[in-house]
Amino acid sequence: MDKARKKLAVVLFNLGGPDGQESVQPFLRNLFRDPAIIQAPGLIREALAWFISTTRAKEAKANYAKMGGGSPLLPETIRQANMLAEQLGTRWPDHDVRVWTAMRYWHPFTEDVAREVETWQPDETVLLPLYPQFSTTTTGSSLNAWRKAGGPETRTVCCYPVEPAFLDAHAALIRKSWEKAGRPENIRLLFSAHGLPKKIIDAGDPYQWQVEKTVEAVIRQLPEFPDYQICYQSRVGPLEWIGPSTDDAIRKAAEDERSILLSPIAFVSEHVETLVELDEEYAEIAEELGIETYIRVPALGQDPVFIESLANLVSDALERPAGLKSAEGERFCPADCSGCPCKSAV
Ligand SMILES: C=CC1=C(C)c2cc3[nH]c(cc4nc(cc5[nH]c(cc1n2)c(C)c5CCC(=O)O)C(CCC(=O)O)=C4C)c(C)c3C=C
Ligand SMILES: [Fe+2]
Ligand SMILES: [Fe+2]
Repeated sequence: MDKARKKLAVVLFNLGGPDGQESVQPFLRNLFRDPAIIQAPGLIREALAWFISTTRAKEAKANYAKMGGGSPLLPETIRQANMLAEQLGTRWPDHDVRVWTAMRYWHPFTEDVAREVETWQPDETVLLPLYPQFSTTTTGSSLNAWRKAGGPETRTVCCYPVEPAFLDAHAALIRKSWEKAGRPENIRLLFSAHGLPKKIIDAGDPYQWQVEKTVEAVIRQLPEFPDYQICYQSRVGPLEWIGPSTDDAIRKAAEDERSILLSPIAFVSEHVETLVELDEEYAEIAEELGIETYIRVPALGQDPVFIESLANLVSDALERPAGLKSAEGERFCPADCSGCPCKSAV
């Protein structure tokens, strides 16, 4: 191999999902034993994780069965990784580029990928979460797992709630979905994001604030939709979650006699929360309430403009002064994202 060529490793972080019915319960257990998800002392958390994963497994298995038994998240993320590798190969022709996928709660586990990347001995390792908005429960948790496993890290993208190509991709997909449905009138545009327990936000997690920043910036490109609302889906457990919930927002739209155009603004791929929760459960609620039109905008997936935005983030990270893990005043990180790792840049 040409010695002058630099090795560039890019690591995409995501949540992961079970690859079959038998892995649903252990996947859920991994999720609930994460201290970033349940803030309880070790043994209590372990017991809760076992209890919640066991009781939740039946319903979760039925949901994954609707998608062929397991989650499509990994194959979809691998397709995104391949497209990104191709783009980066063109942008950085003097680098050997490899893009890895590191999942938090199922294979390929973050800890295993950390060892693989370390063995490859990259000159640069860019950590890139597939969560545009930073949360301690998602990106924060993945970064902790990576660092604990001793994974290499030279540059880290904390978040990109207002990266221009990311915003363009969302706006174009929303407009395209509406046009494809025959431009129905009387639309309320719902931006549905995965929710979080309120106490996590109260403790300084910037996720909700960053979701709002994304929506403000996307809606600026969509003057044809003056009626819009942010709402939060996928509530789990007895705690109070941030709201309004997506199902309440759908009820309100029915009361106000509006049709719905729903964009999954915090997800970048299709999985159980979009294909089952949005396309089946919420579509059914909308139908029962007599909502005339319910259109679900696809997740960004393999949208070329979204892949371009990921490539922009990697290029931007590489062009920062060397040694900076995550830039102070990062270009795509809004200025006051307390709790986000850009605040403790080295
Ligand atoms: C923005 C992304 C996400 C946040 C924030 C998040 C927080 C969070 N999630 C749970 C519990 C569950 N999440 C589950 C699935 C799931 N969650 C995300 C993303 C975020 N989660 C994704 C992409 C997926 C899909 C994975 C897949 O299988 O394809 C699940 C499993 C499904 C189910 O049983 O409903 C659980 C459980 C909590 C508790 C939480 C914050 C505290
Ligand atoms: Fe989740
Ligand atoms: Fe930040």
